[in-house]
Amino acid sequence: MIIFPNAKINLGLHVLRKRNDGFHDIETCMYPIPLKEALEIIPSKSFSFSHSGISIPGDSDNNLIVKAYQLLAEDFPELPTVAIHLHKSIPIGAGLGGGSADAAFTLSLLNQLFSLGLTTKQLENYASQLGSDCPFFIQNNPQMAEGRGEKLAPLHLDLSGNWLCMIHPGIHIGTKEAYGGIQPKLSGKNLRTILSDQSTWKSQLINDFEKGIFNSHPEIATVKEKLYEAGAWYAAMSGSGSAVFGLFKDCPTAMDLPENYFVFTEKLP
Ligand SMILES: C[C@](O)(CO)[C@H](O)COP(=O)(O)OP(=O)(O)OC[C@H]1O[C@@H](n2ccc(N)nc2=O)[C@H](O)[C@@H]1O
Ligand SMILES: Nc1ncnc2c1ncn2[C@@H]1O[C@H](COP(=O)(O)OP(=O)(O)OP(=O)(O)O)[C@@H](O)[C@H]1O
Repeated sequence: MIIFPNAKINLGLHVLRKRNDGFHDIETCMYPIPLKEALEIIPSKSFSFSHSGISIPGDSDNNLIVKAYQLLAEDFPELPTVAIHLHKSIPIGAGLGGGSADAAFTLSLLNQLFSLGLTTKQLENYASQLGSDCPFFIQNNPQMAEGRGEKLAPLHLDLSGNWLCMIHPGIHIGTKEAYGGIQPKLSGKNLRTILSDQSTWKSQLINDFEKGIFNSHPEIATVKEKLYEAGAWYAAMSGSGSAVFGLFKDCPTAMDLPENYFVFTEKLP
């Protein structure tokens, strides 16, 4: 069976405090976007994992998809062996959660294919062992995320009909390094309150990673400026970067960008 793991964007991201376990408590809204890759899982005589498309750094044994399979195999010894293929299309080190989506979709598909009977809550618990962003992709609808990102709460936020323009300037930013460069601070205004009034987003909806990352990589700040110049009513960096997105009422006009930049433009469903 083939499924299509999608990316996410963060709408506001407050890094509140550093914890004793090395992670940070955050507050963010995660919103699914229709930038997708393809993941196929079929029963097979032996386990295999292959991938094509954008190249993935690191060993296949460390791929979150393989880890997701192994995590379930530990608790379900009778889990059949499978052949898995990923066609990677979501930029890596971009703050778009592609690897996390792959892991969560693998858990959900194995649960479905082999009737493991896992509930949404149980799948989210497995996902949280694979990464802080992973649980979000089990339900994969707009949600508030707290704790290290795994504590989820529903959020009524509908951006359908808006145009999304997502630009990745090709700079790989590691999540761990991005958190290492941030000075946590308690946020002033409640994120839910800000999100409830879109006319305040441009002045108040802030991603705490932007300041430091824009300082070290001014070209990422330039992308955000270009999105506003092109008519975005809101633009921001996603997660720990380096992807930047803009939201538009109408289809945005072409922007003057370096040729190697990855651009994804689509009307939100
Ligand atoms: C920036 C975001 O994408 C916002 O949604 C996420 O917080 C990142 O989540 P993620 O990629 O799933 O991150 P993980 O794989 O869990 O953690 C990678 C590393 O990032 C740091 N990390 C991650 C999440 C968090 N709340 N605090 C952290 O300090 C830790 O050093 C951790 O070792
Ligand atoms: N299926 C996968 N797709 C992409 N990267 C993966 C995958 N499995 C493991 N990884 C590892 O995760 C690293 C990318 O994670 P990183 O946090 O830097 O970027 P990201 O694209 O913002 O993803 P996320 O938001 O999911 O953390 C890669 O260097 C790669 O080694």
